[in-house]
Amino acid sequence: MIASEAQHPSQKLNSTRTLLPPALDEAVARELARWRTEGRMARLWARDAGLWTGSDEGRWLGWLDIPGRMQQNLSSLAGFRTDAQRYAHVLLLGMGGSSLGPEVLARTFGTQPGWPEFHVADTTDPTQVRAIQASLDLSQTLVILSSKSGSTLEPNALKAHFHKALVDLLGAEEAARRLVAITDPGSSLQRLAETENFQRLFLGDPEIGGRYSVLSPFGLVPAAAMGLDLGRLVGAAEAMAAACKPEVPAGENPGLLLGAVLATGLAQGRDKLTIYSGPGLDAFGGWAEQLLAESTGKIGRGIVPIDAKQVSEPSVYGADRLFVHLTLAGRPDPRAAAIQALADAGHPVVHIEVVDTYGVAQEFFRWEIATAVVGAAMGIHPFDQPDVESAKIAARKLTDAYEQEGSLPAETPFLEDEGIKLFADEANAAALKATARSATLVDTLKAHLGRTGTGDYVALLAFLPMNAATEEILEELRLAIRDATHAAVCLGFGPRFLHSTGQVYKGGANNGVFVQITCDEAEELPVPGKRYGFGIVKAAQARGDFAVLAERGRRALRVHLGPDPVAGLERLASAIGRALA
Ligand SMILES: O=P(O)(O)OC[C@H]1O[C@H](O)[C@H](O)[C@@H](O)[C@@H]1O
Repeated sequence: MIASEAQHPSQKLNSTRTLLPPALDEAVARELARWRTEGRMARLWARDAGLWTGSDEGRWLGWLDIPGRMQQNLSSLAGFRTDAQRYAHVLLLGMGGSSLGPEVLARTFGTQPGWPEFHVADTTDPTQVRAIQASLDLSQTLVILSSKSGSTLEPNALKAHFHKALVDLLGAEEAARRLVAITDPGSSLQRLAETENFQRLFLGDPEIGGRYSVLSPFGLVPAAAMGLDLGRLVGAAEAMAAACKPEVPAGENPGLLLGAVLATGLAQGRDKLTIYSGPGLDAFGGWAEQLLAESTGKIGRGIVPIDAKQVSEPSVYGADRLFVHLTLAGRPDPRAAAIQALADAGHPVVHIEVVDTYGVAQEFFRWEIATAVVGAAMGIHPFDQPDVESAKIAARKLTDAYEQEGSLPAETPFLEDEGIKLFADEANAAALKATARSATLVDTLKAHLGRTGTGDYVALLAFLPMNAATEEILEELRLAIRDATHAAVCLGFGPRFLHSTGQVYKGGANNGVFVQITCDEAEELPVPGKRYGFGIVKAAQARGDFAVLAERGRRALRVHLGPDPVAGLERLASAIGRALA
C-alpha cells in the first residue's frame, strides 16, 4: 500500500510506504474502510468524545487547529526572537511534553549560524545537572522555564538551581531578565513569572495536553529562540493537517494510515513499536515514545514504543513487533538494508521519508492524529496519563518525608554481591530467591531475565547520568539482552522516562520485565530553598516508580551500583553477560 505523495499548494508532503504481511495489510484495509464508511475522521475533527470514551476528550483537542492559529499569531513571537538572538546559549528547563518537542527541534536543526546554542535540562541527576551547567556560559544564557501545570517537581528544582546561579553571577535584577516562562493560564508558574518579573511570559492553550503541545507556544517559543523560520515550520504542520482532513480519502490520509497500521498491529498482538529515526532525525523517537506510551498505555493495554538504534537479524524479532523507519531526504540511513531485510522476512515496516528538516513539523502533526486514531480504535482516553501521576505521588511522599526527617526511609538489599546491591519488594524478592540457583548476583540476574517469556519486553530504567559513556554501555546491554531473550528491550533514563514511557510500563499490559538501575551520588547538589538535594529527589523518584511497579504486580528488580555509574555499569554488564551465557 502506498500513501499519498500529494503536493500541498506550498509544501511537499512527507511520503509513506507500508510493507505489511498480508494478514495485517488486509486488516488495515478493513480498518480504513470502517473509518471511511462510519465517517470517523469527520467525528475526530468535530471533537466528538464518543469516538473515544465519551468523557472529556473534546476538551483536549486544541492541537487539531493549533498550526493555523499559531500561523496567525507568529508576530507575537517576533520581539522575543530578536531578544533571544543576543544570547550565546538558551537553556530550557522542562519535562516530558515540555522538553521533548524542543529537543527534537534543537537536534534536527542544530545551531543556526548567528543564533544561540540550545540546551535542554530534563533531569534531577546531580552529575548531569553539573555537566549541563559546565556546557554553557551562564553569563550569556537565557533560561526558559517550560511547564504547563507549573507544578512539576523537576523544572521547579532546576529553576531554583539555575536562578540562584544567575543571581550569584549577575544580581537579582538581571537574573530575572534572563528568565522566560511558558505555561498554561492560571498556573502557579504564571504567578511566579509575574511576581518575580520574568523577562517574558508566554501562555499555552489549556485544551492541549503536554505531549500534543509542540506546535503550540511550548515548541514555537523555543523554536523562535533557535532562530528557526517559524512560518515555514508551522506551514509544514498546516500542510500535514490539510492532508489529514476528513475529505481526504482514507488510504491517502497520512495520519489515519499510520494510526490504522498501529491500531491494527496492536489488535493483532504487535504491541512493541520500534522507531528507527534516521540521521538528522535522531531525537524524534524520544518524542514519539512519549506521545504513544502516555496516550495508549493504560487500563492494561497499549503500545510499548522502543526508540531504537541497532537493527538485528530478522530472526531475533517475534510476532509482537512492528517497525517504523523515518529518514530525512538526502540523508541515507546506514541501517536501511538491515531494515529492508526485516520487511523481506515478513515483519511489518512503515517507511516515512521526511522531505526536509522543516518537514519534521509534518510528522509532529501526523503522529498526533495517528495516536488519536489508535486511542479511538482501542476505545480509551488518549489524552490523560493516570499512572504517571501515581509515581509522582509516591515520589512526593518520599521528598516530603525527607523535608521532615532529613533522610529517606532506610531500606535493605536482599542481596549484595560484586559491589552491587539488589533491592525488590517482598513478592519480587521471594520469587527471585526461589528461582535463582544460588544467592549470587549472576544467578539472580539470570533468574530475573529468565522471567521474560514470549511477547514480553525488558525495560532498563537507568536513574543514572545520561551521557555518552553510560549510553554506550546500556546500548550494549540492551543488544545482549535482546539477542539472548528475543524480547524487545526498552531503555529509559530516569526521571526523564517517568514522564513518557513510564505510563505504559505501569498502566499498560503486564508484559514487562523491569531492571531499574540506581547509583549513589558521588557529590550531592543542593536544591536552593529545600532540605533535599537533586540526588535525593532522583532517589525518591526511583523508589516511587519501583513502588508503583511493584504495586501493579510487575516483575521488577532494582540494581544499585556504587558511586561510580560507569564502573558500576561495567560490572553489571559483565554479570549480565555471564547470566545470559
Ligand atoms: O508541562 P508540565 O505540566 O510540567 O508537565 C510535564 C510532563 O509531566 C507529566 O509527566 C505528564 O505526564 C507529561 O505529559 C507532561 O508533559
